[in-house]
Amino acid sequence: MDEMAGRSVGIIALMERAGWAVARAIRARFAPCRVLVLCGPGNNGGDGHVAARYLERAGWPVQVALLAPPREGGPAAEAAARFSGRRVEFSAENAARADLVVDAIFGAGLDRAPSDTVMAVLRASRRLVAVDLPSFVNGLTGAVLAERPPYEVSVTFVRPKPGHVLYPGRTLCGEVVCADIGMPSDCIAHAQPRIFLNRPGLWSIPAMTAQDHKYSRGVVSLCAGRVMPGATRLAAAGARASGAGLVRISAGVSAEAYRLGAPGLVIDDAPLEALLEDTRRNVWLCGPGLTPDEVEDTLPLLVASKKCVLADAGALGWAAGAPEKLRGVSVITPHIGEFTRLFGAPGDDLVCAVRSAAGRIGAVVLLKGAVSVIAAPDGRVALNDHASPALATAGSGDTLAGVIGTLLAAGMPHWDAACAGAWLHGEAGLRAGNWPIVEALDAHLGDARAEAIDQARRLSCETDNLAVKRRA
Ligand SMILES: NC(=O)C1=CN([C@@H]2O[C@H](COP(=O)(O)OP(=O)(O)OC[C@H]3O[C@@H](n4cnc5c(N)ncnc54)[C@H](OP(=O)(O)O)[C@@H]3O)[C@@H](O)[C@H]2O)[C@@H](O)CC1
Ligand SMILES: [K+]
Repeated sequence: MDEMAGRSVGIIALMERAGWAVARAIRARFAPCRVLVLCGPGNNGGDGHVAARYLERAGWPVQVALLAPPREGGPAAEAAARFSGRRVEFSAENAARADLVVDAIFGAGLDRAPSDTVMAVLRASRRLVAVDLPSFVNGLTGAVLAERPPYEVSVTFVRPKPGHVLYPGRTLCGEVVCADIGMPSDCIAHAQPRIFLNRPGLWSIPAMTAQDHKYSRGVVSLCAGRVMPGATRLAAAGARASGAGLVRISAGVSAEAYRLGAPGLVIDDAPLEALLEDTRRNVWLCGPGLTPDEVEDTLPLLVASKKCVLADAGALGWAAGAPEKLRGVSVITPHIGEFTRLFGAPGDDLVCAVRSAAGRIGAVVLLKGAVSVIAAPDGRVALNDHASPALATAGSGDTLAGVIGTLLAAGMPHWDAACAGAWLHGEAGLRAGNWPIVEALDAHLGDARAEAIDQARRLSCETDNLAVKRRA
């Protein structure tokens, strides 16, 4: 994208707007003070020089400290040449003397841990603003390559990067300001983004219509076990509360116990093989509340009958170390422990790990977390930060499975349903107030769905969903 934009708009023009946006963001947030701009050798440093020029023009006392000279003849060299103000040594003493330090050392080009010298200077700084990202946060992964207290503001351009959204980098960026620097939309489209922020508009959820009936809204079926009825019930309740037309539990010999539960559920005691013949029941949840033996008795049958299957909890434990057993399911929703037992530890690059897991089993993989990562087998990834710590309570994952089941049953494509389910679940968590018990989420799922439908009508996917194209 940068390369194409450079050809069509001119990288110097983009750099000029980027530096101006940094200066503007600083002027909007800080009173005039002594500023030190730390500039690296690449275009991030070029942005820093432009910002320094605009701050100086506005009457601020500005100094620039250069880590290394910019490459001759490049845009950063031109930006450096146009700054005629005071230059000082790149040192911790100079950083400590400044009221505000602007970190324009490395941005998107950061590819290894910064040197001790760089880190000593940043650690000596009292208040920090980042150009694009803090110079030790990997923009593609959010990995943090060195330790340092958080920044107050990070000014990025065009679209936020995964590093602004994913932990742990997210905690260090401070307020993220995303500046429009006039990047032409054809350059953005040309980049064919594969990583998205999870927002309504990336997907759309079916709204209620006057002619709806329970089968058009969709049937969610769940496999139930003998010993952990709570998890199955929570998933069933999540499905009902998010708008499923009908929710049925296949409980076999435990049917009587389940019949004592919520009156709006249909409990089946017929053999699973018989239930699978019902063509109106295409979406099945398998795993919440199931032991490995119960999964063994059910999941292969569901897959063999070509149903749309969401596998969670017990089903993920059943396939630990052998994720290929899950081939044929449509969506899995592991937390980090389940993911690690299935595929191994994901390492620093969650996006890469989840994407490769999705490709490996041919299913959508939703890795649950403070920021959930949702990958499709075709490589698309959504990052869901629409969430609340209120969701970090036992049973919350069962509710999520139920919500996604509803959206699958409503006919949404698998990845869209997983993304939308994560957003609805997050919205319910945000609405549920402080320290809710998991059942309290259900009361907010209907309004969350209405909100998502409303927002999707107003936003288009193009408006704010692009993060960045990953390098090969
Ligand atoms: N997106 C947009 O539209 C626009 C983006 N813009 C801006 O461009 C920025 C990206 O610029 P960029 O590609 O030149 O990379 P940048 O981050 O300056 O660093 C590259 C240099 O750093 C070096 N280096 C890396 N890590 C290192 C380390 N640990 N320790 C030491 N050296 C290290 C690396 O050296 P090398 O690996 O070659 O030895 C190379 O020389 C982007 O963040 C944004 O601010 C705007 O100007 C315009 C519009
Ligand atoms: K930076």
